[in-house]
Amino acid sequence: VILSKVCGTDVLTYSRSSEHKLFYINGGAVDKVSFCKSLKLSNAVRCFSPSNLKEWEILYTNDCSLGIYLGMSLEKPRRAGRKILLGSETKESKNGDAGHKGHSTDDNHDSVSLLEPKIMGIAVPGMFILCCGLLCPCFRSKRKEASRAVLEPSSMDSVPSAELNSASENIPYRLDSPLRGPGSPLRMPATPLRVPPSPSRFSMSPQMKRIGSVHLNMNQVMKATENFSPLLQIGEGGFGTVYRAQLQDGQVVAIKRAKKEHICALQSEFSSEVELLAKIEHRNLVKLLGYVDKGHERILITEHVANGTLREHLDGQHGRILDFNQRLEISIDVTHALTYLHLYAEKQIIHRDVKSSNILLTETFRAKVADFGFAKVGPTGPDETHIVTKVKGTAGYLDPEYLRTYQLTPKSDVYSFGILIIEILTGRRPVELRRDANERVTVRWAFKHYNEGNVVELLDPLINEAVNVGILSKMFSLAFQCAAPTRADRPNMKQVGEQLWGIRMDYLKSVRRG
Ligand SMILES: Nc1ncnc2c1ncn2[C@@H]1O[C@H](COP(=O)(O)OP(=O)(O)OP(=O)(O)O)[C@@H](O)[C@H]1O
Repeated sequence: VILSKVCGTDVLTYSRSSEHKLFYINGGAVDKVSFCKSLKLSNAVRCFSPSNLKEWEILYTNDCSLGIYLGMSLEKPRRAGRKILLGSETKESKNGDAGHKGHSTDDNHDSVSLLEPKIMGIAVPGMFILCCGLLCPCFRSKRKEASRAVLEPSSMDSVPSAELNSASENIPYRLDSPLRGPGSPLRMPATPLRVPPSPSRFSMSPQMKRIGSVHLNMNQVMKATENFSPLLQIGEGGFGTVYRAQLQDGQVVAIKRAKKEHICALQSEFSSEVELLAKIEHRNLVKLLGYVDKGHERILITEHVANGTLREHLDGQHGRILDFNQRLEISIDVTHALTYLHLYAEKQIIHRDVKSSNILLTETFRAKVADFGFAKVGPTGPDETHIVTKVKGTAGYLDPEYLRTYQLTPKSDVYSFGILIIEILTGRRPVELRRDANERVTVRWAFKHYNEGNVVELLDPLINEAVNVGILSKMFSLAFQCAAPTRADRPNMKQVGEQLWGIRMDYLKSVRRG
């Protein structure tokens, strides 16, 4: 094996045969220690690509005793905890990154104004965020709201890079209620085979003309939800309360009603969800059927997905535990949904909140990605690689590069997806504060075991079947590629899907072999 790569200012070359291992920097032979030092210093992870990752990985971990992941952004122990930051309504400014072309977007009116941009740049780390999370009644009272983070890019020009780095070192992780115990891709034309919405079955309200197949006015919504009866309530999220409702023709739908107190703050989340959902149609995405936007009411009517969230299933809340095959199929469904959003939708859409509680399952365990409140249209110009926008998402799933640079690309969803695969395989939330310190950040814990060759120990103990080690290793390897600290090192969603199909083939063969 000969590996050679330009990394930073050096050309690093490594040659391995059955007898010898040789190390070179810029053509000169060096000893292993110097080579490994250089590999680490040159931030070599940035040099990897999925095609050569495996070989470099062997070198990196076996010969240099470094961890691809641990050697990078997770090296310093982070203070885990519930850290939430809400943005102000200040417009975003252009990012001064000359190396990349991007455009700045306006996310104003997205969220409750708590912090001035300048203060934010200085106070991003730790305590202040923590205090906001604890003191602000909106956050204290609603578990779901505390999960999401928003950071502004508007202060970037005035913030020294060291502070930005320290912000990125303090990725605000969220601990969900610990129910488990301790614990630029080619743009493709829009799909020509869009299924037209079925004919309207309800009286049209003036606000409803443009969208969906279900048209209800407020009175009809009240009737369908029995005046928003708590008995019909099926969930509560950052946006509002979700009800299960049966319409006059028998169709069962989910009705999501924005919380009154947050209507202004959530207006853009509502509009974003309506505008984006209206344009998409895919079997692995929750379909928007209609909406009401009148007076103080913001209501979304979506298809009802009957079998709860993926997170609930991982927590064992639905009785039967998901087997490995179901977990693999769910992962593949999510890649299909995200590939569609990134590559095949009319405009490129970045979801920004890919996580297990936003994956809904059907009765046959097919997955549908829900919750487009944070979704954003991707770069539109042919030369644009990213957009510059507030950081939004859920702690633990947030792309560290986006967090640090405010540059959003579809690769941020890829990062979240990597974290999601680890969650699906291990059953653990991205952050589990009740565990021992070395197990709290799940990706870090998993990578350590993976490096040591202990993948079987990573498998969710609730899975009651033997899974082929090679297949598990491939799944974890893919997850770590997706969750690489730098977006250039992550595959795109289509490639991820292709890799998962390959893994599925291997899995099916291994099952047949017994
Ligand atoms: N279309 C749907 N069909 C069935 N249940 C749903 C549907 N949409 C939401 N739910 C249920 O309602 C809950 C709340 O959903 P919602 O999207 O508002 O919040 P969330 O994604 O859980 O949290 P957050 O908005 O803070 O990220 C979900 O966890 C799920 O149990």
